[in-house]
Amino acid sequence: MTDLTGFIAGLPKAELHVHHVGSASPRIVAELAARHEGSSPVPADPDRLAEYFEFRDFAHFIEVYLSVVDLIRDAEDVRLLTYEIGRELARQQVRYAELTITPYSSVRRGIPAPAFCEAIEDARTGAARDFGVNLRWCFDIPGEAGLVSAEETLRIALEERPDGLISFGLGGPEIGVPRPQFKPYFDKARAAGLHSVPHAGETTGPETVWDAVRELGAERIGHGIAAAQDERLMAYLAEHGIPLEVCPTSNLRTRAVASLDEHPIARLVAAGVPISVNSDDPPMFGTTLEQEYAVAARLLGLDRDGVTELARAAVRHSFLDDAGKSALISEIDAYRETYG
Ligand SMILES: O=c1[nH]cnc2c1ncn2[C@@H]1O[C@H](CO)[C@@H](O)[C@H]1O
Repeated sequence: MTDLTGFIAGLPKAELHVHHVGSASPRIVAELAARHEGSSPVPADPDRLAEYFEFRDFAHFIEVYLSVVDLIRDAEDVRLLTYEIGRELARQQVRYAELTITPYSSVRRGIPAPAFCEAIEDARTGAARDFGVNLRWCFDIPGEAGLVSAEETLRIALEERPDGLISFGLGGPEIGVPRPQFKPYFDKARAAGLHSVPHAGETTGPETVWDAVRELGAERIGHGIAAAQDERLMAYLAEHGIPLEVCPTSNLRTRAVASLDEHPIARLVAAGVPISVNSDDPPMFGTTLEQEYAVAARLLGLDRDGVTELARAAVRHSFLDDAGKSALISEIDAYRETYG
């Protein structure tokens, strides 16, 4: 372990872009796959699972992602998955996380919305009690499932309104899924007090990020790396303080970028765009939040002070209340000081 890796491991962190099912550990995936053997293409064996998680392109990634979603068949699966995510986040010294959850996918597969929400809330309470991690939810529309899924995601968000819900998102593919069609759903979600955090500019160009900002009222953008192709857009994001949730290894593994050295993170930072560093679907991409901090440190040339500032930025960009933000930033500062 290098000195910086050790420093990152102990650094108190906030995670703003991590998907629910995409965080299922190989152990949980194997357990579920074994339980449903014969009816799922997902291998239970860890080596074969690692191979299964090699993606040809983004569309292939989504196909594999949905096959793992298929393993989650009842509310107990949802509770266990969510609680175990809390454990893993806490292990990495994550104190606060906004988890992107797609209730539509589970409800469509037969888990009733109230049972689904009860399961994630039960896990949230348990994870806070047992691991000291504070979890919040972003309910996202799975773009490939169209407007029906937008309608249903909004309905679940507003009717169930679980206590941990703070934001409304849009995930899945961007190609063939224009953002503006989702405007009415984002308008209603925002009017009900939910923050707007769509994905955009992960697999398509800067125009999609403009759409997310202009049409969906994005307060933060999932990925958004295509902004680096548009100086005006970078200036706009910088001026309006609209942060990007950057997930470097994800972009490599879905082949959105050809290599980490070609990742635009440094260009975004140089243009003054606010960013946080996140893990997206860590076991599927063979990464962790700690590893993403190490990758960002390398690409941005950061030392201990630099990674400390990354951790602070994630807290500032989060939807924690002011008292929560101050407390976590103080904890980060104290850690930096004691580490020397
Ligand atoms: O990197 C990502 N980009 C977009 N969607 C993603 C990503 N990782 C996981 N999902 C998830 O893919 C599902 C299908 O739309 C959604 O559940 C979304 O949350």
